[in-house]
Amino acid sequence: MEKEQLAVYFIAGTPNCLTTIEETLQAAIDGGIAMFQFREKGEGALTGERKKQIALRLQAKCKQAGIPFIINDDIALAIDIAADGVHIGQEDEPASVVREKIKGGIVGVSVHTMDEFEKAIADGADYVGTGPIYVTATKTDTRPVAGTTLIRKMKDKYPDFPIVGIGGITIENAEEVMKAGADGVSVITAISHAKNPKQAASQLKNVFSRTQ
Ligand SMILES: Cc1ncc(COP(=O)(O)OP(=O)(O)O)c(N)n1
Ligand SMILES: Cc1ncsc1CCOP(=O)(O)O
Ligand SMILES: [Mg+2]
Repeated sequence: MEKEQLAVYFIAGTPNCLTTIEETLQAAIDGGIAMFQFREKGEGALTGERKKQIALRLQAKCKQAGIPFIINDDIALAIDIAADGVHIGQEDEPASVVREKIKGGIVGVSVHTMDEFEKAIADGADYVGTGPIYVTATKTDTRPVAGTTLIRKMKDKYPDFPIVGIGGITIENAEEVMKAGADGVSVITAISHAKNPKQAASQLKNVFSRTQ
């Protein structure tokens, strides 16, 4: 994968969206997101066949837009529908095992320490996501708010390894995350709850462009 694909990395599931997830994703694509993660979690989340059917529709939109379609946690679904990749955390299947299963696809891993970061690289991760950088209401079972210190440390030691920040990132604070060395920002609420999701995606893209 290219680092540029992390610039504005939108994540959503049906429970996060104010209108339909298809409409929200289309607006985000029109605004310029470079990657999408289907994260179907939380109250009212779809499972089984209904989850798969939505995944297929979102995958088709991403394909048409030429952006990677990543699935959160559900490795079996990712393999079933030939998604472009998966994102896993420290509590999910081990990255080394997922790397084998996903073959040439994208594997993203959540990390919270330098040790987890170096292990993710050794296990064959293509990028890491780190956070929560700021306070978030979207995920309750997170590690403590971390700020941008770890991003700086990771970039100092591995300047070329793709890193994205996540958690509580907004149009207002995205610049701080980019300036710390992140290759992009990963957001749920900043786009999915925006009055105008297309504009929100476009503004995040502008923050990325002006910090390069
Ligand atoms: C890009 C990105 N970074 C981090 C996460 C969080 O993954 P995880 O810790 O496994 O938590 P869940 O998202 O599965 O609740 C992510 N999804 N994406
Ligand atoms: C999935 C995840 N992992 C760490 S924080 C978070 C939630 C990010 O959502 P938001 O952008 O709404 O804060
Ligand atoms: Mg996970």
